Amino acid sequence: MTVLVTGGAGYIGSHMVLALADAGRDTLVLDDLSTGFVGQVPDGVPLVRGDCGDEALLKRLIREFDVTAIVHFAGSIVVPDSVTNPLGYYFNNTVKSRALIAAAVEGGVRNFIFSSTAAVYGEPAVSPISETSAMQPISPYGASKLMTEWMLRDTVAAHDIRSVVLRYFNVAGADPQGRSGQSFPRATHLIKLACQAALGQRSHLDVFGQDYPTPDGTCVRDYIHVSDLAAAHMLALDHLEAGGESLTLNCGYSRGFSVLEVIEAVKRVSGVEFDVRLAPRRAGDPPSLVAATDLIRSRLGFKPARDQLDQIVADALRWELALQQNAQAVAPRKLALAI
Ligand SMILES: NC(=O)c1ccc[n+]([C@@H]2O[C@H](COP(=O)([O-])OP(=O)(O)OC[C@H]3O[C@@H](n4cnc5c(N)ncnc54)[C@H](O)[C@@H]3O)[C@@H](O)[C@H]2O)c1
Ligand SMILES: O=c1ccn([C@@H]2O[C@H](COP(=O)(O)OP(=O)(O)O[C@H]3O[C@H](CO)[C@@H](O)[C@H](O)[C@H]3O)[C@@H](O)[C@H]2O)c(=O)[nH]1
Repeated sequence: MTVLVTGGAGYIGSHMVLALADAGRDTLVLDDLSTGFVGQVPDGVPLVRGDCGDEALLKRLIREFDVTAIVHFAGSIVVPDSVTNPLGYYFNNTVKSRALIAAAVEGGVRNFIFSSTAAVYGEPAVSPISETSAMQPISPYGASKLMTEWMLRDTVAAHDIRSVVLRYFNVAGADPQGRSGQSFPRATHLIKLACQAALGQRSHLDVFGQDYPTPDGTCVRDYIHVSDLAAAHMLALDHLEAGGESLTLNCGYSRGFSVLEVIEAVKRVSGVEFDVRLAPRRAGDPPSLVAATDLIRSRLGFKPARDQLDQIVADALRWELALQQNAQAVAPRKLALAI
């Protein structure tokens, strides 16, 4: 009974792998390491470097490891990049997910959990956003994920497989025990970038747009702690393994913070005043995304454990500091080699 985690060397996937390891579950990670890191996968958990769209590899792994559940995190995640490279996003997120779903059906895997996103809703008219809100993505990223949701829905209707689709709002923070965090150096997430500015790794932070129809003119997002999100996945897995029906659920806390409020929190928690500059809007950004979360609470019994913004920021800051200290520790050796 192995759980296959695609993208398990990445930010969110690695926190799920930690949760599975903590629960004593047999786990296998499949990751192409395009944005993930070997070091994010805990010791003792096998990691296969490969593509989640490689159907032959998937069939072999499902058979050899007796895979009974798949948690599918692998994908491309940067909203503005999807605007400039739509075909790349449809390929990595949609076409390859089709191969993975096909291999799951053929290999007799009954339980499938999929990382979807608030970006499937586009610019919703009503807030907070419920799961039944209209789905009108405004970015190729959101559309690429919505198409995968549709493939899963139709596959569940036709075959002996059930799924939980989790629509994450904005994921942030790091493992409270300091075992993982957002490590990709070119990550574009607001809280990570603000932490880097607080630690002096960037000269300033840009605020993308101040003329949105929100209370302070900057975009509002529902930030969820990555450890709470991993816990939600464990509940989803328990639900499926107990024979529960297929579900589509928002993952957030039902409260939003503006870009300026997040920046204030990072300044408050770090005690550092960093330079903030006003910049034009970024392509593909909806003004406000806040989740209605009644469904995940009632269907899975989800209870947040780390939902304070300052807590999320403190964990993110600790992780960023650890990355900085590690980089400084290896820098002299690199220099010696260069000489
Ligand atoms: N970070 C967020 O706020 C957020 C919000 C909503 C949804 N999501 C979704 O959650 C999932 C994980 O996101 P993340 O923030 O951990 O990003 P990430 O980039 O850290 O993780 C993605 C992982 O997938 C791997 N990968 C990418 N393409 C692959 C492929 N074709 N085959 C095998 N491995 C591949 C990468 O190497 C990486 O380890 C993504 O599907 C993303 O769309 C993230
Ligand atoms: O330097 C920065 C970085 C971000 N922002 C703004 O901060 C907000 C949040 O941006 P970011 O942290 O990049 O997240 P999103 O673009 O909202 O997307 C995240 O959240 C989505 C769900 O809401 C997921 O689907 C995506 O994968 C994930 O990257 C947006 O309004 C950005 O314009 C800034 O103003 N300055």
